[in-house]
Amino acid sequence: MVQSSVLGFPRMGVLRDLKKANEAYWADKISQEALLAEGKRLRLAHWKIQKDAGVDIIPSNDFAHYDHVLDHIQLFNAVPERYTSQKLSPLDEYFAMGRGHQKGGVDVPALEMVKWFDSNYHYVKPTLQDNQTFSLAKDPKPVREFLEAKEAGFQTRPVLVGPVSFLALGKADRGSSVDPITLLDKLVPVYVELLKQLKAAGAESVQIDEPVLVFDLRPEVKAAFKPAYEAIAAAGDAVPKVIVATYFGDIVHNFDVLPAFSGAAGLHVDLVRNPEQLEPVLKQLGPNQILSAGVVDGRNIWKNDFAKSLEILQTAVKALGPERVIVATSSSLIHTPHTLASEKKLPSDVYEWFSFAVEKVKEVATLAKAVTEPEAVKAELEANAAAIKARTDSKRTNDPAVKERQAQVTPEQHNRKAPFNTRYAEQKKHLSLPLFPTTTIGSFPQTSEIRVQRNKFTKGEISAEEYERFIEKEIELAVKIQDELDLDVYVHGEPERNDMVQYFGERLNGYVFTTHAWVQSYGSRCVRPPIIVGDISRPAPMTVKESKYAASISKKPMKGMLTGPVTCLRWSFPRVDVHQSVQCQQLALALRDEVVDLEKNGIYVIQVDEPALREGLPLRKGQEREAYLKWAVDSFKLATAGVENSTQIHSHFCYSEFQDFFHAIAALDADVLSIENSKSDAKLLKVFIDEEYPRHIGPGVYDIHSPRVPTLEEFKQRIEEMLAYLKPEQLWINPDCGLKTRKWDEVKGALSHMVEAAKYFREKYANKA
Ligand SMILES: CN1c2c(nc(N)[nH]c2=O)NC[C@@H]1CNc1ccc(C(=O)N[C@@H](CCC(=O)N[C@@H](CCC(=O)N[C@@H](CCC(=O)O)C(=O)O)C(=O)O)C(=O)O)cc1
Ligand SMILES: N[C@@H](CCS)C(=O)O
Ligand SMILES: [Zn+2]
Repeated sequence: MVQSSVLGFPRMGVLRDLKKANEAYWADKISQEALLAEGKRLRLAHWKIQKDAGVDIIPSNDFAHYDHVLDHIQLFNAVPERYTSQKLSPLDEYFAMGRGHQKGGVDVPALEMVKWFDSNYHYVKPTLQDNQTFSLAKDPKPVREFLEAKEAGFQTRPVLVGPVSFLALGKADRGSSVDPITLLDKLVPVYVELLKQLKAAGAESVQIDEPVLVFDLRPEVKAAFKPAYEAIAAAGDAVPKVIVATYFGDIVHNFDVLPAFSGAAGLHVDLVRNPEQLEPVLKQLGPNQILSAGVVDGRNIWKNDFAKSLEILQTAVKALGPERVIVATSSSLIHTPHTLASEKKLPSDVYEWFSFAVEKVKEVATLAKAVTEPEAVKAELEANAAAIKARTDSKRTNDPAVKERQAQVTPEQHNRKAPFNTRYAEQKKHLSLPLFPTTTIGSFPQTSEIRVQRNKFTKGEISAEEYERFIEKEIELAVKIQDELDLDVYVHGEPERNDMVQYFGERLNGYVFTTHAWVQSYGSRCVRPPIIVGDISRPAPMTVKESKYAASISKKPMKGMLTGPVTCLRWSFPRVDVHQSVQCQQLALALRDEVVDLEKNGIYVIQVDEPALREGLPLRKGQEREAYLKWAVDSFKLATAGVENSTQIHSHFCYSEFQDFFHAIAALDADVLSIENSKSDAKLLKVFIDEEYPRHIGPGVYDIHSPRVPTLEEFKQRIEEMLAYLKPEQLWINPDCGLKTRKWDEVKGALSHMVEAAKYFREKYANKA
């Protein structure tokens, strides 16, 4: 029989229950026991959903209170000494690594958090020492949760981050220079011990995730698979059967690694992203190995096209026989919302087009049956075919006016009127900014008061006028605080925005949006990606009213704030019937009109955020990357190039890994770039000198993900480090990203130190001049 399996289930619960419980615990509103009990309730509920749907192989240890990679840092006792020395409870130590800890006399920053492959999920980077050791944590979480499931009547397959991926996704701690992969010998015995304990607990098989196999790998990393998996195979029946899982790309270029898995029971591959890898993968499998065929998309919300999936599955079954094929989600479902059933406001025609996690779980089970017994699921197959046909035939997707405008785009529309030096001279006159200008990235605290008022407005409990007045008052507050802090370029604070992408999605034609479709972004933070269902256009200005009001009450330049086309695309659920470059250009044209309207209304500094530009980069180097960068950069330029020379275009990226596509960042031709830098080595900025980057840069001087307020000295030290790589006249002083997740007292504390540090350097360099 063909079996069905799920690689991981969303953790948050129907109503973001985990977010609420975590945040209540952090605010000292519930006890540790209550939080752990809520975690258990969610795990049991999620296992039940999968069992009830008829899924054969249900994951455990996919749940995490903050992040699953962080779980493994604690599992392998790879916790840096600065946390262990605080003698916190294991749960508080865990959260301290995830989000920093500044209470009860303990003051320790968070570990670095970065994007999980090309998704909008963030993981905590294993941070390793020169003298790193590993050992298995007491009462290991995967064993504990396996037993918890077993006691409740669920036989599960534990999910682990593989030893090679764990190390390859890690980094040396500041002050250490170890190449994490050289620590493999020390990690593998701990791994084997963990697998033995799982087997003893009753686990028949484990899913070991080695997603780094989709990357171009360094020879050292490639070579690590053999010893790691041979050691696991050598443990024989003392360990569970191993399914090695890869996702988000193809692994054909790493086939030379596959002999390392000859002792494994099977291999999982992503056949949504790369269906063409099926044939070559089938040829690589050993005589008894299983193929776990990822055909149900873990990254998008479109209903599975059963006919297409069945074609893939039949090919696999023909080659291997039904016993050696598992129907699976392409990746963990943490990238999809919990259930479509919560959506009461979607137009009825489009409702039928979607599947969220709960529905995808059913799709996996149905497909597994359909491969060998189509008659048993005849009704489901027919309903699916009808839904797919309705989607294909829909008129919603096609807007001739949008297509007409796209056909008329010219190369000249992508370029500013003059090169940077000419523009900058005009901007300098126009904006009269000091050396080391200070600014913020856009958002200020989204207080519960703001969320409550927005919720009341959405429900019709307050009028549009009342809500507008409330937003104006929030903008007034933001301006007043910036006056007090003495910042140089102001922002209006984005109080009217629920989210930087959802807000635009709600104002553009071609989108639909949801009420409950939350997806975890990091820790307790979730996003509700809008869904692109058709051609995109802008029916009316989207941000002009708020920016214009903010500028009218501000004595300093007010930055207009937009989300760029690539980010709007990447952080939405995109269409799958039209190439992403086409959708991105439609977004760019809509945003171009907004940029020009802002300028017409007296906004002369405009930031167009593109934090998702890096994340969209194809995971492997080569032609695909270049093609992506071409349309992504062109879209940004098309969106921003309609303004006069004297208008200053900013862009923002909250990541520090730009070395490998620096030419694209430079090609954006933004006058000022703000980037994330506070948690990485300032020497990453060297690329700006090496490449003789002429424009202005604001490397973030503090980590906004943590509630911790850095000291003045920390700011000065960070700026000093940056000045080793950037010219003083190029350097802007700003945080890593927006401040929406912070509280006002944290923001005021941190920004007052930031401004004081900027003034210190301003004075120092003025004296030098
Ligand atoms: C910059 N980042 C972003 C990413 N992706 C995005 N789409 N947006 C981003 O900003 N990716 C990379 C990073 C990740 N960072 C963050 C930072 C912060 C959040 C965050 O704070 N998310 C919020 C939810 C935001 C939101 O949409 N809020 C809505 C709904 C608010 C709500 O919860 N309403 C309640 C009722 C109201 C009440 O009574 O309180 C409800 O619906 O139940 C809004 O403000 O209107 C979060 O809370 O997680 C995400 C990613
Ligand atoms: N302007 C946005 C950018 C986040 S990446 C903000 O400040 O929240
Ligand atoms: Zn950001």
